[in-house]
Amino acid sequence: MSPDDLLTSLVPRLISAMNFEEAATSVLRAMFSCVEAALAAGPHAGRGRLLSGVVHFRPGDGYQRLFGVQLPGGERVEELGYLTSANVWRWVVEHRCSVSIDVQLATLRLWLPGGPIERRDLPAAESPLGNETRERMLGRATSHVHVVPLRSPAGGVDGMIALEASCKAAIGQEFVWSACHEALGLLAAVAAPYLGALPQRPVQVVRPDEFLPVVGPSTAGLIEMLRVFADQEETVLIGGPTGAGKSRLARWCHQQSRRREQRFETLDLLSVPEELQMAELFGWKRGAFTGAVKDSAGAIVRAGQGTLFIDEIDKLSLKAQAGLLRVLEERRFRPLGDEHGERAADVRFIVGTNADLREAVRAGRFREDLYYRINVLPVRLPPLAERLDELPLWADYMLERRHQESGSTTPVRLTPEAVRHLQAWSWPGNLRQLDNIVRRAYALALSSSRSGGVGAGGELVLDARDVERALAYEGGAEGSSLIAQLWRAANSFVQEVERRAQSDTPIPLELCEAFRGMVMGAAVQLRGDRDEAFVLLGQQQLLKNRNHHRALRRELERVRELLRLVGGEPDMVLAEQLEALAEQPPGR
Ligand SMILES: Nc1ncnc2c1ncn2[C@@H]1O[C@H](COP(=O)(O)OP(=O)(O)OP(=O)(O)O)[C@@H](O)[C@H]1O
Repeated sequence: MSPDDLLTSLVPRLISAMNFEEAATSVLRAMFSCVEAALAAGPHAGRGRLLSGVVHFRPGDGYQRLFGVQLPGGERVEELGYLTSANVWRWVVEHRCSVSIDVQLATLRLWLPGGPIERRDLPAAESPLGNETRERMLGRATSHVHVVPLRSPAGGVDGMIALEASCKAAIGQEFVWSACHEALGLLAAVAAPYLGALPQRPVQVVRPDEFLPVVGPSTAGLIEMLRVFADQEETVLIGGPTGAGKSRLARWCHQQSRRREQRFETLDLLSVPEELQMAELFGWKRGAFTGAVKDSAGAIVRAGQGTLFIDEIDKLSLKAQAGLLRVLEERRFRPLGDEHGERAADVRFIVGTNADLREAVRAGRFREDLYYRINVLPVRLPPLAERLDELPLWADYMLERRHQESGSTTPVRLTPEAVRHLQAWSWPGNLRQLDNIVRRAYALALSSSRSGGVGAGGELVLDARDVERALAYEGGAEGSSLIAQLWRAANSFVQEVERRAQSDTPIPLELCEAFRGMVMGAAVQLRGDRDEAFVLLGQQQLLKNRNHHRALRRELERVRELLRLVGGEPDMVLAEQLEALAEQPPGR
């Protein structure tokens, strides 16, 4: 089939594709036909064959889809043992062109618009394949790889399609790519918008286990992909906000990998001062620095042949970045103060961050070469607010776990209303915050004097009120709706009223109006001018009558009264601010 015929038959398939996988299969099949035609007509006819094709879709900073087809047979590859072309990403992104690799010689050809450029004798840092990658490719007889970019509508690169072929006779030659690279580029260009727009095929959900107790519909695809990544030797980069579960996911990856019998070690850079990072990573010899009274193994040695999870990788100092880069490239390191003790590192790395590493590279805080070395298999764990479908499962799991910790064997549950309350929250602290809230609601339910806490058969039931009270303790919940924040403030107030009523120091209802005074005070502070604050709050009438300063004073008096009743140390600051506001001359 000519390239034109291939395109003509590909387009209707792309149009009718229901999901990413269908579109990916169609474009890969078209590409296979294209390469096979070039192979049949070329000098390597009968000596070379195509092995596989993989579509990598990784817009921004994380993989979103991945799909492979293996030949012969053309079935979906369940165990993608050959994800290795991910290393070529850097070349494709930087040069925005197709790239061919001679695996045996580790040389590379860039198909630039002005004509191809050969790159030979590349230093290790620039090699398109890591050593392990190359070994594994050779292990499955891959001699040549061709990678085509998937361009985004904005002109960037959203992904790539990698084709692997085997032809020993062509080692050191350009194989068949010169005959078909243009047609392959055209097929990729036509397919790219479909691949970017189509949803993922519903995935066979990974079964939850003790390391990953919840896998809901919104993360099933990500987890499925991570299961594939887990079994690679390449570095996995787990991005995502704090408390989303990155460390736990790293442990799960380790459990899925062939290193599962070995150790899993964590190095959290947030808790290591910059000057000690090298020592913590590589270990030290006695006398290497002041205070090094005996030899000590670093995290790499402790992890042995297992997995080392480095959390908050963005906090790594530039000096330690250079050391880590060397370990990743050469698999060798030297403990501090040990001039002759170079050691081999056989550890698998997983790194975590909640920072934008590309931004850190741009700002010069993170080495670009290290970024590409650790960005081979990136995934982004979404915040809890983006996977609320999972929230009920997580809440049940966390509640059950808390209940078991207390040694109870009776049933425990959240009412549907309580779950709805949890789902209405914004969860800036993600799973960590959910765990805290569930624990707090559990404690409140237990200590509650209401008879509703423990139901028939000794069942402990957490209802909406327990959840509400637990949530009310969360101060400054940035991101949650205004109404939710006001509601929590009201809850805190009522709880305080309740507490004081018991100790015979009640708060009368009028003092609720102190809130009005606080709003006015805040507005005056924001605008820096009393008149403007009144306009802002729609009180022009008071302003016209020139008695707004009296109104403000009256409101502030209520706040002061409340402060006198409940005030503590921090409230003194507020008291002083109010004093200053009240003394502000009218009209200013
Ligand atoms: N797989 C899990 N099983 C049980 N609890 C979990 C799991 N994942 C997350 N959690 C809960 O969320 C909390 C935070 O998880 P984790 O430490 O993995 O998040 P993180 O994204 O690494 O956070 P940070 O970026 O702050 O280090 C845990 O302490 C636990 O309460």
